Amino acid sequence: MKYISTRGRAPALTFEEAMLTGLARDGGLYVPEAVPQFSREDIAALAGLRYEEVAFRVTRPFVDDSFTDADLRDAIEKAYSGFGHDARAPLVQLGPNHFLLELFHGPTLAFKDFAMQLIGQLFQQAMKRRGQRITIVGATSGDTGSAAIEAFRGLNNVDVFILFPHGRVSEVQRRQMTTPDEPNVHALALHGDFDDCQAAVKDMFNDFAFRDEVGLTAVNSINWARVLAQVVYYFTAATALGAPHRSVDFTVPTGNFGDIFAGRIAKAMGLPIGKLVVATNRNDILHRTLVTGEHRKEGVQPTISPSMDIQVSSNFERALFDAYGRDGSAVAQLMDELKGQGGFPVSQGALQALRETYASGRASEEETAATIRAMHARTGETLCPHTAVGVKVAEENIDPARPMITLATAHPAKFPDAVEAATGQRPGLPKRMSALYDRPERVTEVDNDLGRIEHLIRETRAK
Ligand SMILES: Cc1ncc(COP(=O)(O)O)c(C=O)c1O
Ligand SMILES: N[C@@H](CCOP(=O)(O)O)C(=O)O
Repeated sequence: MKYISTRGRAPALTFEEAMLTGLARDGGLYVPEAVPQFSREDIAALAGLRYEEVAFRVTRPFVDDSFTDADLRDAIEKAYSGFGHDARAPLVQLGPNHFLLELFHGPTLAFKDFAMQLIGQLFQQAMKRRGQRITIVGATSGDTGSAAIEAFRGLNNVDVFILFPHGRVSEVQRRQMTTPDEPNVHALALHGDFDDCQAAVKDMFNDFAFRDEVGLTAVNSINWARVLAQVVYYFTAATALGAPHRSVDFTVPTGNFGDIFAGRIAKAMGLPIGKLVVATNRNDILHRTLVTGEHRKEGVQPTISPSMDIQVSSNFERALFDAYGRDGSAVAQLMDELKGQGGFPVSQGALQALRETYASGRASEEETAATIRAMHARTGETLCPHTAVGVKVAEENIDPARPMITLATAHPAKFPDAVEAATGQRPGLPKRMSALYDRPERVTEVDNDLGRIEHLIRETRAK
């Protein structure tokens, strides 16, 4: 299995190389050269298996001989052993044809743990073999950062720097990043929005001298291994509801497009998915693109679903690569236009291809709050605001012929203010996290200045 760049001008890599490389050296994102195919029998055989076994069977063909079967199994077992639910990703019924896929039972209470816990294990194996030391620099709107810190804290061959937008994450999210006391963890509060944080990370990758000097590595969904780990729960959910004998739809609260792109990969592997519905908050660039054909960023607006306050949606590049017939130079040109002119028109052919795979919708702030309130009253389920965006959009897209599965991407207790404002009840953190509010915080404020951030990283990381 080889991985190629969406911009067509970087060397093809193995799974392990792509995982350790992160952003391709031409600025693109790695994708598999060809997606492995599962037959109906392969898919039927997954029904009822443990999550870990499904994870092994789904990821195995992508991982090639970078990891032995035994090493991959070991990584998967360790990755999910700390989850607070035996099913790992349980399904809960919301209505006659509507299900929630709860992805918040991992250590940091968001779906990011599914991938981050696994890549944490795979990185450790690969670094041990190679005797390498690395510097992880990640951008977060709240959840990736805490999941990355949890997966890599305390390791002596890794420094973790997480850039988050100052004042734009919830208090729980901030404390999850600023209270770990391991010396290899560094929380950086950037004066800017998430797009600025992510642009800074990509600019660091494109500064080859810096990148090579510090051994820069990505744990955002820039990293293909992150996306791959998220493919697994599409299979567990769909087979639990009758796949491959019937198809299912998914609605995905979307920001950086990694989670929904994992669904697209599951579909390309043969999983019978009807619609993949992109659900956005008022930062609705992806919904606007699918409706109008114009991909144009506006300023990031703060919302009660802050993890989705994103306009430059990194993985949309992977979707464009497919929609433009895997033409790397066309994608490189579009990305230049996005950076230089703030957007671009999607060609008619590409738009049609995107619409064949993705539907979309948006939820305003009021609609998000109303959905939290209504679901709480109607079903007793407490939704986090991101999940509520998904549920609102899913309800507009339910086809009576197929079950709709909405991804519940975070635990409501990560966003207690928004949930309390909507329901009158304040969701509590699990007991194991009760000290979060008492521990001292450690954070460095930084301006949105690449040179200064690189200088800080150079000076702070262990040599
Ligand atoms: C809670 C939550 N929901 C949804 C999303 C959107 O996921 P993606 O960026 O993969 O589209 C994020 C962040 O990415 C998130 O943290
Ligand atoms: N919502 C994310 C943004 C980064 O997404 P990623 O999947 O590319 O890591 C977050 O919570 O940080």
